[in-house]
Amino acid sequence: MIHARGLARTFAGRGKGAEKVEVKAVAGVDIDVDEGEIVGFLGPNGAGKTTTLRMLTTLLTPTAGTATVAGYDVVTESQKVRRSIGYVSQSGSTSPEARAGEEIVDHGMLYGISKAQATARGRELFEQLDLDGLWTREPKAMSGGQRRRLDIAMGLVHDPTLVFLDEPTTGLDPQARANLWTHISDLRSRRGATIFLTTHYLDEADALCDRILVIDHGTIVASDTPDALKRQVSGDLVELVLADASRSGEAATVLSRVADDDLTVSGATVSARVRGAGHEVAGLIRSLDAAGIALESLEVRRPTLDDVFLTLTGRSLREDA
Ligand SMILES: Nc1ncnc2c1ncn2[C@@H]1O[C@H](COP(=O)(O)OP(=O)(O)OP(=O)(O)O)[C@@H](O)[C@H]1O
Repeated sequence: MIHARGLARTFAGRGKGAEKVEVKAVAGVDIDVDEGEIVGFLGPNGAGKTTTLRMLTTLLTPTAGTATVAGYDVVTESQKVRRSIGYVSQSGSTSPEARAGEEIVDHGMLYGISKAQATARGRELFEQLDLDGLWTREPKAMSGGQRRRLDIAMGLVHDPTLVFLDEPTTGLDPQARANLWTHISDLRSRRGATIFLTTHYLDEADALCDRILVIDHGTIVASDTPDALKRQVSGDLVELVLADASRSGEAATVLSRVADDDLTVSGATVSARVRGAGHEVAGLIRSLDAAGIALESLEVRRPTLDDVFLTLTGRSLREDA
């Protein structure tokens, strides 16, 4: 559905002394997305997510590289690409004063479908996206979650099989976000849609996506399933809290035998990253027992995508977001 090779975009910018500099927003990325996949494009602010999305949706011309989207070249066949995709931008595209239903119908007609078809399709989408009863409501009188779902209905009215969503849940409360995730998953299960979405929320990528591409400074630094990424990059975090803090040095020695990384001692707490900790824990407890070291508690935490990001880029995604 999406195939990009060496796709790049440079902007002319100004340096600190107002001299001309080139900003490499996207430094040559390769992207492949199969039909029916939900792929998350993850990265901190300024990493190049929106610029990549705008090139793939033909809104911005690449300065280098090539891309085909839904089988068409983004530069030489941009009209065909546009007809084949839905794009929901960060800011949305509904005007606050128009009535929601009219907007949807107008938008569908813009894509060349008849008024009757656009109305039928719009009504169906309103029902699927929990917008029942809001057909004549003005977007300015809707909640943030309802407006965002209306944006998505607009992007879907011409029945595209490939949908691009730019930060679909930014600014929504946790309940509205979880609700929108269900609707996005439904797009695939009910309509067989392929979905490419940008986000800086790790939980969102984890909950929704089959595969995650991580972009940093305009370059893709990882591409895999959320689980594989978590497995590859960091072990599980094993945290021991000792009954007697004076034994922490000895406990650290025992833990170090199975630890891969990040061995840390803080008061009565001794922790480390242990790959496949599930298999190591029983032996670890036996060793501690044999040494007469009593535990207050033992916790094993699976790595999060934030740990993955930290390992890949040396900084936390949350710090940037
Ligand atoms: N029109 C432009 N002119 C100059 N620089 C630009 C332009 N658009 C983007 N950039 C720069 O390119 C880089 C990538 O921006 P982009 O908006 O693609 O990042 P992003 O990952 O989508 O960030 P965010 O999460 O904040 O939306 C940034 O350094 C940005 O300042």
